[in-house]
Amino acid sequence: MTEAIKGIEKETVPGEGAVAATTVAVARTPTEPAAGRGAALRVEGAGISFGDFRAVQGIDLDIPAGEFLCLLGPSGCGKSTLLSAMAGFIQVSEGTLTAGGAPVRGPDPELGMVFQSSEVLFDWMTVHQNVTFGPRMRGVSRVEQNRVADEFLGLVGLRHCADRYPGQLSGGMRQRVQIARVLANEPGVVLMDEPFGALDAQTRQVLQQETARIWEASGCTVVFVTHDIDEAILLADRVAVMTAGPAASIKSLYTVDLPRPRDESDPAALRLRSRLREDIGEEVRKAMRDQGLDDRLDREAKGA
Ligand SMILES: Nc1ncnc2c1ncn2[C@@H]1O[C@H](COP(=O)(O)OP(=O)(O)OP(=O)(O)O)[C@@H](O)[C@H]1O
Repeated sequence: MTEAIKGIEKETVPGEGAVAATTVAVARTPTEPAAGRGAALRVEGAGISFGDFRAVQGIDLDIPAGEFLCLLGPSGCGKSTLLSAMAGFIQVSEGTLTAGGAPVRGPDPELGMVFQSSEVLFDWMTVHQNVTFGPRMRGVSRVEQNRVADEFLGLVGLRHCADRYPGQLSGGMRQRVQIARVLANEPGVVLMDEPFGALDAQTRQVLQQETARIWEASGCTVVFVTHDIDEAILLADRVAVMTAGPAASIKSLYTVDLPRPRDESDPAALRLRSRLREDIGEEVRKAMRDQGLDDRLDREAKGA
């Protein structure tokens, strides 16, 4: 079923735990990666449990090669859990998860992960050594390592820092090194877990623009977890909104059909932002109700 809402198209899939898919119009066809490097990700009926606790369940996501998908949802709903499963760090307890048609069974250089903290960089290695770590482990020649460092440090604008150590860089520069280190493995899929969450607003804005440019240049598939609705609108081909946990699932899927680079003041972007706020707000309120927090906050507001 498709419901057209001036610039935004909402598609409702009936059935248990009905999933809503909403569409706003797109600039680049997500299935046409710039460099043809991306691998498709397919999640079907996936559930992930920790002991008796079911974090997510019934997750269905078909992410075409080269797509940029943002994952939004209330805090603690299971975004990082789902991303970790995509990275092969944890296994799905039910359903299937494939990358490039093959089941994800564990960590793989094809599946690159960028974490919120740049503490994952090797402090005792130079930027060049950090970025070429993966290729070095694969035994590629020194000439090839230098080519890789040159290409990916160039992509993140840090060629001039090749001989510095992470401790000598700003937080934003370290995040760029982390991104270059992941890209140096030439992964088909890049998974980003709130990569700019710890950065100041200006640095964050610069890195968002760089991420969009790097994604277009590399052609890889990106799954990007964020709390920031504007960040999602700026970057995504599609935005998936998760329900509140436990047993969280995909509530809605929005296809962002706005020209790149994105203009936040575009009326369609503003409409999408208010739809996303409404959608996520509903889940946050649900989570607060489940935790009994809304009553407590009401009482506190009334001075009880
Ligand atoms: N290793 C684990 N063992 C037990 N429970 C876990 C584990 N990892 C995550 N959880 C639980 O799974 C749920 C989802 O956590 P997750 O970190 O994926 O949420 P999130 O949406 O990424 O949260 P946030 O937005 O706050 O970062 C939470 O209830 C969390 O406590």
